[in-house]
Amino acid sequence: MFQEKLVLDLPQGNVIYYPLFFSMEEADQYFQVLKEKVPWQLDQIKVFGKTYDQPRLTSLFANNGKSYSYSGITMTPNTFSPELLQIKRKVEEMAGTDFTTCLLNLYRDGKDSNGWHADDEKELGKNPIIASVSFGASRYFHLRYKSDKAKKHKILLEHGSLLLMQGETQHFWQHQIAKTAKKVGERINLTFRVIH
Ligand SMILES: O=C(O)CCC(=O)C(=O)O
Ligand SMILES: [Fe+2]
Repeated sequence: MFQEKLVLDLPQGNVIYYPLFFSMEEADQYFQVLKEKVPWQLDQIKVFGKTYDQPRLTSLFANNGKSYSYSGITMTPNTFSPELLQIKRKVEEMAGTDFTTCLLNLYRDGKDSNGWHADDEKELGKNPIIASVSFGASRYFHLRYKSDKAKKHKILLEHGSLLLMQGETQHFWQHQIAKTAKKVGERINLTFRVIH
């Protein structure tokens, strides 16, 4: 069904990209239904005591009721919808892991972004596997080595693709979706995680 996978050659990182993990038709449909049905929210983040709108919309789903906290935000989960369960099952087959939780991001345009971070919250455990699905506009996913920020990689995350990050990746690498001045449409990203 899907094309050849691409294994990124990162020291102390394990990142694999599967373009067209979903067919174009499936990806088109999922984009539409998620855009319409997900309860997208705009969270406030606090930076040095000042409050800002987060530069994207988010939503959380989980099958164990556990909330997820990052950047001073605590999100309470919705229960999985049928289409999210379908996506989850297909991703789980490839990842070889049962996920509890899905964090969704909606990047409305090129001004929306996700700053440098690692997904290293305590509740994700030591070497978390994170499965990231993209629908809609393509955006670059940047990676940089924490202790030598000149070591960088970028990969274009395309409509219907899957990106797996696993092993020690979150200890040694940070990632971001940068703002872009290019005219880009909406993008939906789903990151499946295990929250302990
Ligand atoms: O939008 C993406 O591809 C990345 C999302 C991400 O890094 C996150 O939600 O932790
Ligand atoms: Fe992340």
